[in-house]
Amino acid sequence: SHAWGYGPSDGPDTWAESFPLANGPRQSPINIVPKEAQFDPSLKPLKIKYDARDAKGILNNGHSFQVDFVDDTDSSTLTGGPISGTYRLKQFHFHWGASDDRGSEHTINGIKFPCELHLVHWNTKYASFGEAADKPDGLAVVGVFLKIGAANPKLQKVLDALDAIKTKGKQNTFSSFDPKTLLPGSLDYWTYDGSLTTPPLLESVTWIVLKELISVSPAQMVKFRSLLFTGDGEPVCNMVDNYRPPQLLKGRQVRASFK
Ligand SMILES: CN[C@H]1CN(c2cccc(OC)c2)S(=O)(=O)c2sc(S(N)(=O)=O)cc21
Ligand SMILES: [Zn+2]
Repeated sequence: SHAWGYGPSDGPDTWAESFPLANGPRQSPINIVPKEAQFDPSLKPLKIKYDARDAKGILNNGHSFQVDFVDDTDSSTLTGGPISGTYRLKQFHFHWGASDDRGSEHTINGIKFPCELHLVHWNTKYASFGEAADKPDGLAVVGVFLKIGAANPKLQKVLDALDAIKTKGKQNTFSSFDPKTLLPGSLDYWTYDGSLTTPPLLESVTWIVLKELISVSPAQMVKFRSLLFTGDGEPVCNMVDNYRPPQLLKGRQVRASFK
């Protein structure tokens, strides 16, 4: 398999060697310039319905950590917004920096945030996540920026679970958690056609990036940075700066759901 990461020898600038899509026409993330986003009155409000009982487990995958959901029924779904049909929640994960001045993948007017949450959904017009993953309308990811401020109590249950999954490959059960509690009050969003921000960089993602931020405290950011990219017995490498920088827009339009 293709070993990729975020270091000098396997990081984003090297990905095109094994994943030619890296230079494709609809790569993510991007820099969002709100003044250049076009308000689209035909965009519907986002409809997000999650069931806390679908939370299944939490995994250190060596690139980030993810909370996985049971996705064999329509109990946790995303509808409305720029998408048609029903997309099921599969997992959520984060990207973050070694310090509070960086870490997000999308940027706003060139501003980086310390962390970015991604909620990954797949289109149920396809039989499974694996079927959907490489289709142009296969995935929809909701992105939420985290900004340094007061401690966010809604994050605490996730952060408290990290001690048990410090190293690559470790996983644990993670139950009864409703990720809707992580979302900001407003679901105003920007949307554009993009890709996975990690290999295999598939151009299958409708991105939905929320305008309103959620808070995270410096101490909570230290918890994210306590994870390791490396597995048990390997030389220690802190899981930090696991973000891809913004990619070329290549003529794409970013639409806004709000004025
Ligand atoms: C390692 N990270 C990815 C893993 N996945 C994936 C997707 C499709 C195919 C596949 O292997 C064939 C794996 S994933 O769908 O869970 C996502 S979503 C995502 S992001 N940052 O754009 O939101 C990155 C990844
Ligand atoms: Zn992501």
